[in-house]
Amino acid sequence: MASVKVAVRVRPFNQRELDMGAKAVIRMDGKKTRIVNLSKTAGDVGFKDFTFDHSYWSFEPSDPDFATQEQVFEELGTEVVASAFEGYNACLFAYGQTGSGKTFTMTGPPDDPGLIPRICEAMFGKMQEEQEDKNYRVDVSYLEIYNEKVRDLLASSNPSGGLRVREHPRQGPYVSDLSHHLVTCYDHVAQLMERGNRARCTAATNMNDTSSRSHAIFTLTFRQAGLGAEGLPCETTSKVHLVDLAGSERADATGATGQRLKEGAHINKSLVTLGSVISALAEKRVGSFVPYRDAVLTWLLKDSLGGNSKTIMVAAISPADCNYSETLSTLRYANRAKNIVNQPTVNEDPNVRLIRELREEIYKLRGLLGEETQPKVLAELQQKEAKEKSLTAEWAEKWRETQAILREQQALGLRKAGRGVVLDSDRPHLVAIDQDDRLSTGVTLYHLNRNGDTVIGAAEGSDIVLPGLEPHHCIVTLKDGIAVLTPKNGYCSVDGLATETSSRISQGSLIGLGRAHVLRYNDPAEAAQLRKEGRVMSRSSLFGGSTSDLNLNVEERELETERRRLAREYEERKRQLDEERRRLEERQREAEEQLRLREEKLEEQRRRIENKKEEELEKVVEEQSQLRILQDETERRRALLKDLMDQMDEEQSAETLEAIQQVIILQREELQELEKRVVERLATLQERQKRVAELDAQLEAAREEVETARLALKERTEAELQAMHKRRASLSLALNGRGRLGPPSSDDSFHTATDQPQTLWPPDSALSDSGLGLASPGEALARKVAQQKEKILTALEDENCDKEALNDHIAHLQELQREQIRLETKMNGNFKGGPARRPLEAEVDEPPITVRANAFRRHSAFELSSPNRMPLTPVMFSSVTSLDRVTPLGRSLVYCSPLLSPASCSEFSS
Ligand SMILES: Nc1ncnc2c1ncn2[C@@H]1O[C@H](COP(=O)(O)OP(=O)(O)OP(=O)(O)O)[C@@H](O)[C@H]1O
Repeated sequence: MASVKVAVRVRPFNQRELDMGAKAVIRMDGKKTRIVNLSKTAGDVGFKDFTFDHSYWSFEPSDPDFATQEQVFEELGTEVVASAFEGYNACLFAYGQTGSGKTFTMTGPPDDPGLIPRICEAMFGKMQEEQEDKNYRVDVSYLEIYNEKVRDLLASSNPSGGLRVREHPRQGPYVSDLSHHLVTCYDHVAQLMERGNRARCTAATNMNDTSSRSHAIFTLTFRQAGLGAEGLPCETTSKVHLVDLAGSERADATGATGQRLKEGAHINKSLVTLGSVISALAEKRVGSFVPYRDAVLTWLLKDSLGGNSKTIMVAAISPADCNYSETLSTLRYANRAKNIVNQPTVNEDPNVRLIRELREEIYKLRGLLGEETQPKVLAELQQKEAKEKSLTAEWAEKWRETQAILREQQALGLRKAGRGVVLDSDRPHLVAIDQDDRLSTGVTLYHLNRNGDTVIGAAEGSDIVLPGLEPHHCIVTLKDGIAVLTPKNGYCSVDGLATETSSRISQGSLIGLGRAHVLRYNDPAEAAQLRKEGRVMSRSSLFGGSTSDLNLNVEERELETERRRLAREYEERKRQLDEERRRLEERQREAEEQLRLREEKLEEQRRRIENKKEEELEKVVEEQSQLRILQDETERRRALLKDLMDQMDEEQSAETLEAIQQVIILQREELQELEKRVVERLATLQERQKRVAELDAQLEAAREEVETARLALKERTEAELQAMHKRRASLSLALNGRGRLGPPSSDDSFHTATDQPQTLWPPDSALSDSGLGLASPGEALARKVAQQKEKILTALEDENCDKEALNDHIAHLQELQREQIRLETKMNGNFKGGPARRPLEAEVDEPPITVRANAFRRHSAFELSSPNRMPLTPVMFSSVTSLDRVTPLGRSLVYCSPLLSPASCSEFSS
């Protein structure tokens, strides 16, 4: 039993009262509120005194007894909080004439909040402190009663006739279809409060610029559960009503007419009924009728007035003499309310109460048992113990479920986005898209079980029960962040495509179940990752991305996802390399252009030198012929001189001798002259030859210079190409190391020579045999060659080897090897100015070598080499027809390259 607590609060003069020069008629002294008796007749005392639980003097802020919002909360609000935590219902309502300060006390301005915000904040603070031991669930509803109709202040729309009030046999009156909002923190409550206050009906009256024209009931439903001492379960649910009533008023004082007058009539009807209820309850007449149902307000507050609630009434009054009669009426009202006695009880969960009572009985029975065993008591004890145990287990299970639901609900969040409200969750979930039911307005969000299966079907007990589906329609498995849909007995589709096998679903996937249900899969972690990577997936891209996926099993899907990721990575790397290759080609083009100019200059220079040399050579030839003439003449003169000398020896006549001597002297002089000229000519010739040699040297130097420039360019190009090949190889290696990779695009060529657009790594050879791995074309071809050889060897081992097939194998091997040589030649002779290309045509056109004899059984190998050719991989086969020297002896084994010319083939016998 607990009486309704009553507090009176007087506000400061308002502007209107100040303007009127109003006089204060209220005094307060401790718990006593005194009103100057303005209607006193002879013999009346000067004051009418009322005593309440609290009298709050909020008239003059400078007064030392001034009651602040804080003080009012400390004395009233904390009691409400305590009642809720103890498991009691609580009600705090403000009553008073319009403009007397009810809203100020209950809600207050933002900078000086009133009781409702302070109570809510305190409740969440306390929950935070005690969270270790207990679990809490709080939901909020906010309604107003306007013109006797109930409106949901937190709903986007309300039915025109208002919401209906009903009465539950045990739980009492309630408003059907009123929205309840789960709240997890004070901020959330504050948002809802603000939203509701904005929706509340207010209007300006003579008494108050923003007069509340409705009764507002803000309700917190507070549920707490936990294990108490000795593992005793405890679970309570409290309802906390915080009520701001519309002002009681006189039509003449408020100046109300028309709509306001009608409002006033309804408001007064509610308040008159409230007064009647209070009077009836206060008089405590047994069996007297309490007219709760005469007004919606009293009906809804039935429990708070004389029922199961700890109730506090705050009577707000004006201090001014002009409001004397209203204030006196309020004080009388409040005074009567003091007499209402409620019967608050702890709202314990019925099962928990039963468990507690059973434990008490068990305790008593154990005491009764004493020393002697009394079979009847023992049987009763055992029965009660078993019941208590099963009830406790049942409750614990329910409690665990409740905790899970709470956690789930806490994962949910509502936030405003412009005019929209976003319902979000931080856990993977499915959102129902109700296509068939055009009247459905809510959004249903289903959380998936963490790291496990979520069964969807029509059967009771399924995790998600959806009507119209097969009993066990499908399962969604969530493991390590990957969700997989596995159809069981019903039709399932993912992104519009039917699936009968397990299919991975990812952020945004649309899941169709049966005919009517469509659910969208959301994975906040995956979505966040995609956002981080800057990948915006349109519905079509999601659709396109998963079309082929649907036929794959889970493992293949994972591989497919990995393959796509690697393919993207590969494409990116390839793009970078192509870019680099383009830059390299550009540089190469520039270098070639410079080289060409340099070559032209040098060529010009060489031509000039060569012309000079030609001229010099002509002169040398001229010189040489002149020299030869001189030398001939010199020889002739010498011979003549010798003849003359011989004649002188034979001649006796002095005269003739003298004449001969003179001729000889003359001839000698001429000979000397000739010899001198020969020497000079020889010197000139040597000079000219030296000049020619110099010109030759210059020519050689010019040639070398051009060659060096060409070589440098070639070397640099080759080095860059090598580096790029390495990078390319490392690219393919890296990708292979990480898993399978999809086929590169068909333009996956890679060459550096600007004037030779050959495809060095043709796309088909860049693929491994599986078509998934990525290897260099050379590697892929070598592998094919090795495989083909192996095939031939295996065929040869077979006694019943099919000759035709063997010939085909060999022919294919030859083809592969030709391809290998072509490829290697391309790679070696890829650059302009590089090594000369080999005359492949002759090799390619060689007649194919075929097996003529029967299969042979023993094989060994020796190396083949050809001086003119690149090293060749020896190919084994038994006998050949095109090579005469390779004899098809029964046990002869010959290794030979089919690309070698017959003359280059060797013969080997074992
Ligand atoms: N304790 C107080 N201290 C300072 N100002 C107050 C106090 N109480 C009320 N007021 C002021 O008085 C005016 C009227 O108060 P309020 O709106 O709370 O009245 P009300 O009783 O809710 O009126 P109505 O029934 O018309 O809604 C407001 O401007 C408010 O700020």
